[in-house]
Formats: sequence, C-alpha cells, structure tokens
Amino acid sequence: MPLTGTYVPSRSDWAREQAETYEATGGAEAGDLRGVPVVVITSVGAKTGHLRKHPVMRVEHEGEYAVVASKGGADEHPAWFNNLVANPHVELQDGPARRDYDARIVEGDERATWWERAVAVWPDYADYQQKTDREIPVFVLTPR
Ligand SMILES: C[C@H](OP(=O)(O)OC[C@@H](O)[C@@H](O)[C@@H](O)Cn1c2nc(=O)[nH]c(=O)c-2cc2ccc(O)cc21)C(=O)N[C@@H](CCC(=O)N[C@@H](CCC(=O)O)C(=O)O)C(=O)O
Repeated sequence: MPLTGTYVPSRSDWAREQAETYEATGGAEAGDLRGVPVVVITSVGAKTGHLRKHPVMRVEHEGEYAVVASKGGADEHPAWFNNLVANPHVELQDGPARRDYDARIVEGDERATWWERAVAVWPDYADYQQKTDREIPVFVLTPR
C-alpha cells in the first residue's frame, strides 16, 4: 500500500533536485552520485506526518537494502533518521521500481555485515565515520 500524504521538499537543494529528477525519470536521470547508483527513500515525517524524500547510496543484497544515516559524517543524525524510527513503513525507488519496505536499525554482527557492504559500494562512509564520534546508524529495509 503506497504511502499517502503531502510531499514537502527537503531544504537541501541538491538532495531535493536529485530526488525529484530521479523520481520523474524512473532513475534514468540523476541516478548516481559520482558514478555510484543511488536510490530514493520516501518517509513519513516524525513531526509533520508529511512525505519526505531523500536519496541515499544504493546498497542492496538479495532484495533488502541498507540505508546509512551518515549525513556526511555530521555529529547529528539526518532528520529523516527520526522518520524511519517513528514510521518504519517507507517506500524505496530503485530505478523505475518503487516498492514498500519496513525499516529497522541493525546492530552487532548484522550491522557489521551491512556496514561492510555499504563501504564496498561507497568508501566515503568509512571516512564519514572517522569524522564523528556518533555511531552512524544503519537501517535495513525489508520488502513488505
Ligand atoms: C536538509 C534536511 O535533510 P535531512 O533529513 O537532515 O537529510 C540530510 C541528508 O541525509 C539528505 O539530504 C540525504 O539525501 C543526503 N544524501 C545522503 N545522506 C545520507 O545520510 N546517506 C547517504 O547515503 C546519502 C546519499 C546521497 C546521495 C545523493 C544525494 O543527493 C544525497 C544523499 C531537511 O530536509 N530537513 C527538513 C526536515 C526533514 C524532515 O524529515 N522532517 C521531519 C521531522 C524530522 C525530525 O524529527 O527532526 C518531519 O517532516 O516531520 C527541514 O529542516 O525542514
């Protein structure tokens, strides 16, 4: 059941433009960041209940996806972190395919496995983690 509600664009112009172009073209345009594929997550705002869209790097394994709340190594989580905690039902668009998923934070060995997969796709994640004492959260999205 697709998410319904009012879409409110991100304050981050580059992320907003990438999300909107990606969605409008089924990933044919704005599909990558420095040549590495991205996917677009739609989440329900933890405070507003509005729909929020945020591109993240594509980290996929056997139909599940990792979503890394890195925010470039900032000391605070991205705002959308709170959305996935409060409202785990999200949509993920991978190219033209758009599906519903349940998001959960992973810890311990499971987190280590997914973190390794994420860094293999986007090595900058390791640099982001060096930049902050915050443990960068990893969500795993499982198809509903
Ligand atoms: C700028 C800010 O965005 P943010 O949710 O903090 O997310 C920051 C970034 O993570 C986000 O821009 C990502 O898309 C950036 N980003 C990546 N960010 C990552 O964290 N990981 C990635 O792998 C990643 C890849 C990526 C690839 C391409 C690209 O264009 C951007 C990429 C924002 O839009 N804030 C809104 C609030 C958004 C929101 O979700 N509000 C919630 C409340 C949230 C709360 O409780 O605080 C609500 O509406 O209820 C505002 O201030 O109005």
